[in-house]
Amino acid sequence: MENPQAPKAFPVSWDQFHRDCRALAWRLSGQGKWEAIVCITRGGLVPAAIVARELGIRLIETVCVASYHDYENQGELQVLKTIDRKVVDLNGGKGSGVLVIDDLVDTGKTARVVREMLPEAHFATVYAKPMGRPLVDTFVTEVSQDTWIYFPWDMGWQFQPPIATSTQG
Ligand SMILES: O=P(O)(O)OC[C@H]1O[C@H](OP(=O)(O)OP(=O)(O)O)[C@H](O)[C@@H]1O
Ligand SMILES: Nc1nc2[nH]cnc2c(=O)[nH]1
Ligand SMILES: [Mg+2]
Repeated sequence: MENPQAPKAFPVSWDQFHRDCRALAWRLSGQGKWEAIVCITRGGLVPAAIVARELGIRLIETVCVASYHDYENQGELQVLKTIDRKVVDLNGGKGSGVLVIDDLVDTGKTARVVREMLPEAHFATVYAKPMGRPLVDTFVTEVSQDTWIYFPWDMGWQFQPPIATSTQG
């Protein structure tokens, strides 16, 4: 590799993402029953929809967190919307019976902030990187810390030059 520091790309298609979300739902289905999902927007919206459908959960709440303001660079974490009291207060107010869903955990900063809000909730992501992995109860696929995951909603079709032209000369 030219630059060993360069992030590895892990592009995910819609089909693959749907399959991975279903795999997450299968893993979760063996671990109990949840009354509500709290999805961490925006990345958690699509996996939360798929898991909610598979597990028959209809009470869905959001917590709105933003920290990567330009791609691949984490800035200051902002909580734009907290969790509705009705969901926080379920089963004693600490998150018991609540499933928190995000697309991925990277450094773990986002997960840590949401865990403080609901310490007893079950935290699930589709993908996990090593730094954030200890903060997640259930995930599907681990990728290395120097990998950047490209989600289908961030990508579009593009012409690919033949391999032979890029290796010439
Ligand atoms: O473990 P961390 O280092 O905190 O990174 C993980 C978070 O980063 C991304 O969200 P982002 O803040 O980019 O916002 P988005 O979901 O709206 O894309 C991703 O969806 C996770 O929520
Ligand atoms: N799309 C995307 N967002 C992230 N936010 C933190 N890490 C990642 C990543 O690997 N991919
Ligand atoms: Mg996010």
